[in-house]
Amino acid sequence: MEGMTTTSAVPFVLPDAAAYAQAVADARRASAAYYEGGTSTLDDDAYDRLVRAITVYETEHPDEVLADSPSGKVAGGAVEGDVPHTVPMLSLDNVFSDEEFTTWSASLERRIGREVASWNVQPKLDGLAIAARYEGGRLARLVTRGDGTAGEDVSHAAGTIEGLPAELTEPVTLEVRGEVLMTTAQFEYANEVRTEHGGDPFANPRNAAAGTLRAKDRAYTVPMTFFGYGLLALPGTDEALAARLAEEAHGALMDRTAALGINTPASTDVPGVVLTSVEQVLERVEAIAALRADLPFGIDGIVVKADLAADQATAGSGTRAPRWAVAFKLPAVEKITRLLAVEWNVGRTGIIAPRAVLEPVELDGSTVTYATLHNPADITRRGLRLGDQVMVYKAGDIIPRIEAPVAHLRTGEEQEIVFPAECPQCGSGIDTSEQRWRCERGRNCHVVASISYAAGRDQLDIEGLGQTRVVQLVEAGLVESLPDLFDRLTREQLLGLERMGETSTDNLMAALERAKTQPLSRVLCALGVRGTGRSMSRRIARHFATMDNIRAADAEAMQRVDGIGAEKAPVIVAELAELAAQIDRLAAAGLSMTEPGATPPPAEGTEETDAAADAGPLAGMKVVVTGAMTGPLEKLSRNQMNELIERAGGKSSGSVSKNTSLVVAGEGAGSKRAKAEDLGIRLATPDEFAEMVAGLLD
Ligand SMILES: NC(=O)c1ccc[n+]([C@@H]2O[C@H](COP(=O)([O-])OP(=O)(O)OC[C@H]3O[C@@H](n4cnc5c(N)ncnc54)[C@H](O)[C@@H]3O)[C@@H](O)[C@H]2O)c1
Ligand SMILES: [Zn+2]
Repeated sequence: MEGMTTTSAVPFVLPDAAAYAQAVADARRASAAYYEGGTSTLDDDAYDRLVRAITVYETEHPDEVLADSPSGKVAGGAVEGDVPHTVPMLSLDNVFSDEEFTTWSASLERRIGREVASWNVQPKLDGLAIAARYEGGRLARLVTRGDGTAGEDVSHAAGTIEGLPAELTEPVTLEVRGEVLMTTAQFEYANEVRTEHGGDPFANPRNAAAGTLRAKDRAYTVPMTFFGYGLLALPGTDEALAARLAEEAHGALMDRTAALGINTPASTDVPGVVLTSVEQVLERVEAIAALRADLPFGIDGIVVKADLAADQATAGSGTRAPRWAVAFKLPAVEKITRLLAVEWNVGRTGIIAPRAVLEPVELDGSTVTYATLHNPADITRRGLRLGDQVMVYKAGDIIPRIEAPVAHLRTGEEQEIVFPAECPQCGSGIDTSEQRWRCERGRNCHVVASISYAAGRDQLDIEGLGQTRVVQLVEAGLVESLPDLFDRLTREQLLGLERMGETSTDNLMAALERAKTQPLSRVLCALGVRGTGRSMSRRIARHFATMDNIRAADAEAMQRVDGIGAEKAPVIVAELAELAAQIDRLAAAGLSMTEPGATPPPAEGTEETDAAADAGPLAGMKVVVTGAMTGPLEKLSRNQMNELIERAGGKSSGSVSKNTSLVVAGEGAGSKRAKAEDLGIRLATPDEFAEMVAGLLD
């Protein structure tokens, strides 16, 4: 268990024997739940930290080790069984880094007294181990791993596991070992069926597989999937075959398994491969890790095995794990956190999409605060409530998603999630006839919202043009876009509207007239250019001084504006080009296209002297932020951090490379921090960074 030391961010220490005993009891309870019914109260990361603390305590107090301690045991010693295994079904030791793997492989080679001739590298499937016994080619018995020496009979599940046929392609007697799991699609289906039958949803696919495998006499069946990774003889196995199974390399056994009609990783994008050097193994590990987020099933690592039977035999096995194989663990992509709120956002076409607001949680190198919820039916299907502890999944660049609530962690304080009764953007009715809800105004919803925004206090500040009035104008077909207010809408039209008398009409006409005197920064802001808000609009207007200059700017020129980086600049330029017709009309209608007091930047060709972009404490630096920000930066979102970097003259970036100048690593920083250390890139804590940019923090 030495390897466990590197993944977990926050280690904890057990102060005394009572705390140790409590930890052992907690781990045992979690473990039993984890393997048996899928109702553990801990996510894997939390469980691993607990076991690590237990191990540390036991190393320091060897005479206090409790008999039911999970350390050194298959399944933490928490499960049992009554069907003996012919050969023990073991767990795997872990490594967490290239260095640890290299050390491990060297120690294996020392142990066997020769180089490992070839390695077999496979995905570590995130389900549970099962042994399938075939007699004369027919599936006779299914047994769980149990405590490693004996498992539980789960033959009732035969027929619900894809990839594990009732009959093999040959009438042989042997045992196939492998992983039973639920693919993402099977998991979704399982929870749908389960909640329909009044059950609580499973928190994640692994729990779902564990719970489903053991369940008997359910009113419904949900399919699972099997992947084989081992083939061995049984007492009744033909002698010649038994001899071959004992001699064949792992790769050959895998081919044989597939040829018998059993599903193996060979059917996936991450098939097992045989490689000859440690370098190749590490490359393959990285390649599989990179595919993780796109796989239709969960993996929690990569298993590396000595391929040759002779190497395996010489290495032998310990009580918990074989010595000839190891699990290269990948960072946790699932954690339990709290669902704080659900936001309803309206897209450009009027689609109303719910989004989960989460208590921030560090996952796969980034802080997750939002997760997709797709549509209201999705919320119902998952049985979510506000305040629920939820299992959140995030890997690579995918949008984080909620797997399901951890239902047995409910306190009773959870609240029903309230679905909006009217469009949260324009207040109109909602069309709920499809799975995806949509504002009855469709695309017009966006018109209402964008015109209301333009009329707002911080933009054109048009008194008397609140949301209700805008809805009225849009519904009457009088206004379709912002310029219509200024060059199309007439006094007569206004007078013709309900609840519009002479006075309010005149007041609104006067307010529209006043709006024309608002400075360029307000006009720009009113246009609602994506990626710009009030302060950015002000900065752009100040920098360029006139609308003509702004429109003439290409992405490079746009980047000279304080706070606009390489990512944002082209978006703004493209948006402005899209708005060209509207801007022309606004200018023609007499809206102000200059910023009072601003001087335009020097003409093209003259020496670039934009002080703001060239100077600044981070001038010329490429900065990456990872982990949780604390101290003065605590309230800043990742986006605000990036804006801060750009304001300080630097460039923000999402990934660490040799071109990175600085990595700001907060608490829980994971792979990015490690990479920075590898590459020898300068690191700063959030506090150190706050000091560097102190002048720019308000
Ligand atoms: N959340 C909890 O409460 C809780 C409780 C107990 C354990 N756990 C988690 O379970 C893990 C330990 O579980 P474990 O003892 O089952 O070991 P493990 O999952 O770390 O590794 C051993 C298992 O890997 C599986 N495996 C997948 N693909 C394989 C392949 N290609 N070749 C060989 N084996 C493959 C087998 O089932 C094997 O038994 C820990 O990471 C821990 O976080 C969590
Ligand atoms: Zn709407």
